[in-house]
Amino acid sequence: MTADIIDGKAFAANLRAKVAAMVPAFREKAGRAPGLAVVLVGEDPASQVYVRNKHKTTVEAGMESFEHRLPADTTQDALTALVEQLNADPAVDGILVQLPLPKQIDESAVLATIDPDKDVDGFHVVNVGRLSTGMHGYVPCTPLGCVMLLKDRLGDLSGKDAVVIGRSNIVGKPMAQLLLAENCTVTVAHSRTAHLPEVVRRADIVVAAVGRPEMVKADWIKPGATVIDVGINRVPGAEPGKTKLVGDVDFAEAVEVAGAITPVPGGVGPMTIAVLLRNTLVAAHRLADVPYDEKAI
Ligand SMILES: Nc1nc2c(c(=O)[nH]1)N[C@@H](CN(C=O)c1ccc(C(=O)N[C@@H](CCC(=O)O)C(=O)O)cc1)CN2
Ligand SMILES: [Mg+2]
Repeated sequence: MTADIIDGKAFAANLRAKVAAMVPAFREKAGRAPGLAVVLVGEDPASQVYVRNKHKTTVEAGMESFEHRLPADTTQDALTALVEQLNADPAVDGILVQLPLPKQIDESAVLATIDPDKDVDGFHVVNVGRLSTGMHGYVPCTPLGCVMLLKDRLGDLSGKDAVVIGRSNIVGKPMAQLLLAENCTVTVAHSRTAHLPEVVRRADIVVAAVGRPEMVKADWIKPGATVIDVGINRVPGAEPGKTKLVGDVDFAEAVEVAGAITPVPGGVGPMTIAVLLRNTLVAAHRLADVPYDEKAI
């Protein structure tokens, strides 16, 4: 058996096109474009690439992009002051502080400063609470993207056995909440889970978000299961001095057992920014009091 490859790159392109198609009607009604502010502190190379891509895709979708780049030695107070300024700016619907932050900054304190109604990353505790109690809020982009891919592949997820490997606030925990909301039976596994391969082998849906290169092996996977690989690990490549990206799943092995699988790159990764644009569009509608059909995207 060889798995179907879930093409997240194509799905994300389609999602961005749908967002872009809805922007003109919003502009017409609100008299302005949706606006996304992205804050980058420091010079982490991967973060610079992600922030550049966010700016490019935001503009391509017809939205306003406000990019703020701060030096690596920025103080907590300076960053908080910028977030407060963005909270008060009526042109800004979505605020995103790129993670990770330099070590002198208390990440949770900064995230707590973002207005929950502009928190398009869904990391504010108010949005975490809204998600876990089934209220409308903002859902973290990567897990929401994973659920979109799963529903596209499987349709109704009700009754499926899902195992999420990883318990981070950004992916593992919100992923588990979203799968619960879809009526899956959810197990959250992590680095201390006993008999991990056996636990994973029960799953119809495996979401790997543990940050360990190619950890999930073929014999961990139930034949025909749907495998969503959230890992983005840079490892030494075949040629000396070169690197390559791999996921948390050993793709070459798992593809022979799974029913469907996301590749790395080109699977979950591109969904993150596409969902960010979707969340920004939703935030703009809510803040400008323009009705939004939640089923639209
Ligand atoms: N405030 C936030 N910080 C971070 C988030 C986030 O959602 N909000 N997620 C990640 C980084 N990220 C976006 O910020 C992100 C990661 C990966 C990709 C992506 O398209 N990956 C590609 C491969 C890219 C490469 O070659 O390096 C893929 O998987 O195909 C987009 C966005 C952490 N920080
Ligand atoms: Mg973990």
